[in-house]
Amino acid sequence: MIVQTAMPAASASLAPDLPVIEVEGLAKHFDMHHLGQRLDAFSGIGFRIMPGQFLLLTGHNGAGKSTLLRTLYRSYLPQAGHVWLNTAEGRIDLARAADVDVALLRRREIGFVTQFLNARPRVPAEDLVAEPLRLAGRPAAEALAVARAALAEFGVKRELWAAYPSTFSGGEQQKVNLARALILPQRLLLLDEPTASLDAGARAALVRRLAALKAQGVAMIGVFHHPGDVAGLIDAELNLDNKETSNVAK
Ligand SMILES: Nc1ncnc2c1ncn2[C@@H]1O[C@H](COP(=O)(O)OP(=O)(O)OP(=O)(O)O)[C@@H](O)[C@H]1O
Repeated sequence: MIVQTAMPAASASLAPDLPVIEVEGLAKHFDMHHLGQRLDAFSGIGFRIMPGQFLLLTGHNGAGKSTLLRTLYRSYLPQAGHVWLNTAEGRIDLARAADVDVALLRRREIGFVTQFLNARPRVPAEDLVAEPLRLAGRPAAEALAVARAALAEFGVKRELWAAYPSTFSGGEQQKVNLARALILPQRLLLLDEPTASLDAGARAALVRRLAALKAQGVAMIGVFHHPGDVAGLIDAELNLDNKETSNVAK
């Protein structure tokens, strides 16, 4: 059973025929000054994703998959191209947006899910998970109840809910991370190998949660070590080895 812990999707306010994201001619390289070299991570990337669509990124090790996700999240600035995002405030080019706008968009419109938890000293797991809801204005008691349901959904044992995640196992930390990252649906979700060290139960819970978000119109771009985990959700694949996008038959 999917525990309905989420607020309505941010994309509810967007016209369904507008793409969530349109990427044009995106290029990123790294200058390795100490070596006097330049490393091209990717160039000439273009695609568009509609509400509720799931794009799988594939390619060999070092093809640029994680770098592309980080560039879409604006952790990296691209050297060329556009990342048009249709938001509640209108169409914004993330490749050129001011840092302050990027910070706001990350709070309201774009989620980034990795396998790594940013555990903070003396912050219990349940508070860490509830925080995005509290910041979005949900009453504290309600946010806590939703956070506990999410922790249960991902299989974090009850004894750990009020404990500090810095002492948790790798898999337990990852489960707390997923519960937090997915508690507040955003218009666009970037997923960087979120299933890496999860047990079977948590992998299944994640897939159920992603399916529910997709049904609410959340667009997703993801890298998965085992794409079979999310096979039923994938609409298209972008292979960074040849930069070709192909639709996936259902
Ligand atoms: N901060 C950085 N500085 C310099 N080079 C970097 C940086 N980040 C990534 N790279 C390089 O960019 C290339 C793409 O890396 P990236 O991590 O995006 O690949 P990937 O497709 O995600 O690989 P994998 O499948 O192994 O996770 C690699 O050659 C990597 O060494």
